[in-house]
This record gives sequence, C-alpha cells and structure tokens, in this order.
Amino acid sequence: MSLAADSLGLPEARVVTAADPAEFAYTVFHDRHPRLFAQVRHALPYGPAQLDALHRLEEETLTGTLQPLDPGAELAAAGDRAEWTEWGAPYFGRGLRWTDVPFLWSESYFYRRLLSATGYFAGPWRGVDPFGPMKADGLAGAAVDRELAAYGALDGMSAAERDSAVLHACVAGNQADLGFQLIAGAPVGVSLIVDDSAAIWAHLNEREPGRVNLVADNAAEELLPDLLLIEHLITTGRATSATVYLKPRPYYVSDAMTQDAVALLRRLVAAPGLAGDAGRRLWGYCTDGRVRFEAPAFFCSPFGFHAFPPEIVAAIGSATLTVFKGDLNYRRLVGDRFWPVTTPFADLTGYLPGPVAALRTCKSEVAVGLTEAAAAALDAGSPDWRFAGRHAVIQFTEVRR
Ligand SMILES: O=P(O)(O)OC[C@H]1O[C@](O)(CO)[C@@H](O)[C@@H]1O
Repeated sequence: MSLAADSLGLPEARVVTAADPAEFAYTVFHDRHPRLFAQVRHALPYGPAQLDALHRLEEETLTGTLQPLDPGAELAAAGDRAEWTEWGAPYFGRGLRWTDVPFLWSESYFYRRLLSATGYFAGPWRGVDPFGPMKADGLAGAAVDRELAAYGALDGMSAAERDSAVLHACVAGNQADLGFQLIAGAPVGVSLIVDDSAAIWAHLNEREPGRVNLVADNAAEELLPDLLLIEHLITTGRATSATVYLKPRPYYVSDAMTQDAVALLRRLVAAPGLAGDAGRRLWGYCTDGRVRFEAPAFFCSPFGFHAFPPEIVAAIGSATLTVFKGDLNYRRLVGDRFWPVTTPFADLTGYLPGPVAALRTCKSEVAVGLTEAAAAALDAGSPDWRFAGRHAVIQFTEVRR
C-alpha cells in the first residue's frame, strides 16, 4: 500500500524495516518479541499444540522466511483469509525474511500470527486474549490507582489547569503502556518536545461543539486518562459526543478492545472521589449514546491510515477533532518512514479531511514537525530520544492540504 508522499509532493523517505541491527525496529523482533513470547507462555496454561505453534512462530520470525497463514478451520473461523492473501501477495513465497518487509506490515502480521498460534479463532482457546493477564494486571495495578488518586487534584485547579492536566495525562498514559514493561528499566517521566496543546484548546473553544473521535491505543493505564479526557470534553461542553475507536482483536500486546474499555469503566465507576464521579458520568454518556465504541477491522490491518476505509474518512471529516493516541497510531498516521525531522506534521496528515491531533510518546524511529536545531540538541543529549519513550509530542493541525 503506497503512502501519499508522491501525490503530496513530499520527499521520498525510506520505509522503516527491521533489517538493520543498528536500528530500533530490529530490536523489536530480536529482543522484545522473544520476551513477549516468554510472557505469553507463562501467562496462560497453553497446551503442547499452542506452545509448539508459538515456538515455531518465534523461530520463523528470527531465522526463517515469511510464511502465509495456515489454511484450515482456524483460518476459516478468523474470516480474514482473503484479506491476508491479498495483503501478503507482495511478500509470501518469495523467500523474504520477516525483517525484509515494511516494519508496519510485519509487526501487524506478527500479532495476527500470534493469535493463530494460541488458537484464538477456533477451538477451546477461542476468544482467549493472550495478553489478557497482562492487561488485567495493568488494570488492577498501582499505576491505575495513582491515576485515579491524582485525578482528585483537579478539584483545586482553575479551568485552564484542568484542561491542561487531562490532556497531558493522556500523554503520560501512553508512556505507561505494557509493551514498555518488556524492556528493562522502563522510562520515567516524559519530556514534551512539541506541545500544541494551547492550539488544541483554542480550536475546541472556538468551534461549535461537535463530535470528537479518539483513536485509542493501550488499555488500562492509557485508556483511563483517554476516557477521562472524553468525559471532560463532553462535560465542559467542548464536545457533544465522542466516538472511541478500539481494536477488534488483541493487538500490539496491550491495545484496548471493547472488553478492556468495559473492564476499565467498571473500575472507574467504583472509584472513590472525583474519578468515580467522572466515571459515572461517562457511563451515562455511553448509555445515552453520546459516547460510542467502534472497533473496525481496519485497525488490525497492516496499513497506514492513508488506506482508511471511506466510512472512517467520513467520520474524521465530520468531527471537530480526531485524536490519535500513541506510537503505532502515529506511525500509521504520518507514514512509517524516515522522514526528515523538519517535515511539517500538517503536510503528512493533510490527506485526512478534518482537524487532527496526535498525543504520542516517542517509541520508534519516526519523528516529524521538529526544527533542525531541536533535533540536533536531542541527538546530542539523548541519542535514543526517538524510541526510548522519554520524549513525547502533542501535535495538532487543522490545516487541510
Ligand atoms: O503502544 P504504542 O504507543 O502504540 O507503542 C507501540 C510501539 O511499540 C512497538 O510495538 C515496539 O516498541 C513499536 O513498534 C510500536 O510503534
């Protein structure tokens, strides 16, 4: 699937792959995924069939060549045989390693294959989320407790301070994602290298309130502030309604599905204090239809958002704002390429027909919308700033090309 770079007159930029041991994406397959396999094997009492399939998948991704989905009942039940046959046509049967193909494609296909290996689509393990135990730990864990308690501090704040707090909490929530727990020494604190939050609030305050879309990322620690942001926008009259886009299947370890949103809402309504009050309002917004959850299949496809189906493009066009959360959504939004860092965010998102904001902790090589000087200072002071999760951006544009 080609990106819109050519048609927009943008510079050609190299597509990210996981082929080069000197680049971050390589470590995802060679360092992070082996830990993920170990975590999945220990989290659930899979039998020999699943354990063997997981082992074979791990070997294939490390030393083998890219194989198509296994035909059979499991694939039939998954219902995506035609799609993956088409999506894999440029790569399957050509002796390519996993690391030879675009990273966005291979990482997405990796999660699809992992689901098959665990029997997610058919048989007794059908519907069992291989990442469920990790998500449950996150939801029951201290980070969510801290977020719920911290929400109480909004009480003493001015309206502008509250706006700022709820938006910035969404960035901190992205830093806390479970994927990051797979690397030793998880990052602490986040440094904003672009902060367009004032422009976001000015936009929301000036526009007639309408629907806001939120393209969610991780469950638990991240989805909590995301849903509290939605609640805040509706309660303060900046939005009349919201659509929250979730994943239809387990994906990228901790990405939120409807069941994760429900589990979080149940925890939120039971919380004491202000957070519980907000949770109960939010529950009401769900039941009266102001907040809707959607989980389109596209969100587990291996493509950037240039390939959005028409109904999602239309939903972005009719919204006052669409918020994209997290690193993967950022890669899919701007294109998973080594863009020059000075490439304007607005140029790369101009293919979408509505105002767009990205709230993203930097966890991969892609970085845009910076000045040369800022990037040089980051390169000098923190050489791993692009992917270590200590830096973040809040980027916004209402400019359409
Ligand atoms: O949860 P987030 O913020 O989308 O982060 C996901 C990121 O984690 C990785 O899967 C592995 O680091 C990246 O490739 C990906 O972009």
